[in-house]
Amino acid sequence: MSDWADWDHIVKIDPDKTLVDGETFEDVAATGTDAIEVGGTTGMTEEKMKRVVDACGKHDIPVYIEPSNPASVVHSDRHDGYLIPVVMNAGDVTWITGAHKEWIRIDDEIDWSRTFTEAYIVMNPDASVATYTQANCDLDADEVAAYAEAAEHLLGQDIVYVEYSGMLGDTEKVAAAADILDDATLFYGGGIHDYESARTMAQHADTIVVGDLVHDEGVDAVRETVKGAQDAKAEAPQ
Ligand SMILES: CC(C)=CCC/C(C)=C/CC/C(C)=C/CC/C(C)=C/COP(=O)(O)OP(=O)(O)O
Ligand SMILES: O=P(O)(O)OC[C@@H](O)CO
Ligand SMILES: [Mg+2]
Repeated sequence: MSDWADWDHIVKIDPDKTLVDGETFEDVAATGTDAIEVGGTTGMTEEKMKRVVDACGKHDIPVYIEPSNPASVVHSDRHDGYLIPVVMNAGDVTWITGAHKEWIRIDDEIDWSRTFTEAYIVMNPDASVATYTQANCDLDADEVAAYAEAAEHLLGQDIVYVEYSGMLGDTEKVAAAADILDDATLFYGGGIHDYESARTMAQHADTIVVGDLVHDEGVDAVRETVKGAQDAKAEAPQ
């Protein structure tokens, strides 16, 4: 079974951002979250990635890197694996297969046994990731569901990621993706900032991803979102 099948909650650390004053990666690992993903769109370098992976990898929690370009991939025994995005609704094929081809061409240390893909559906047109990938975010619930179905059944993706980075998403669209998936795991990320928003999104998605909150508000706020996710699962086991 894949690691993520058991995850209710992920903290995503952006190596280009700092933690709240006085907080450490050990505190982040102790929030009760199930895993740490390390990735961001803007300002990513191998050096920043390595610094965060080294710091997070010391704690007893799965750590996966999520590179936004081939140059930010780091190899180390400190992390558990690599989650490589493929953007279903990208306007530029670079973000579907192009960057992947280049990465494979230039990197001779790829460990396929620890490398997996995430099929992103990018939904917030104002997020850097939308600009970066030239995503068409103007999608209704039917289209989101169809992208999710294509990801699972045509492209064989194990993870579908509805990405509202920076804003809380439309639950109807998240639910549409959830309903259509058979075995793939649904990640939801974007705008989760408290117990209630976490619980609501976790009622639809298998796993919620909390990003900016850890940088802006800190670990106490993150702990509330962990509770929200766990309560949603306890109410309606999936
Ligand atoms: C082939 C390799 C190794 C890399 C390419 C991987 C791809 C397709 C990247 C596309 C962009 C993407 C989906 C990045 C994942 C990380 C992510 C979505 C971060 C959140 O981005 P924002 O919140 O918009 O950005 P900032 O917080 O940096 O402003
Ligand atoms: O930063 P937020 O809005 O929590 O989004 C989380 C994650 O989906 C970003 O890739
Ligand atoms: Mg962000």
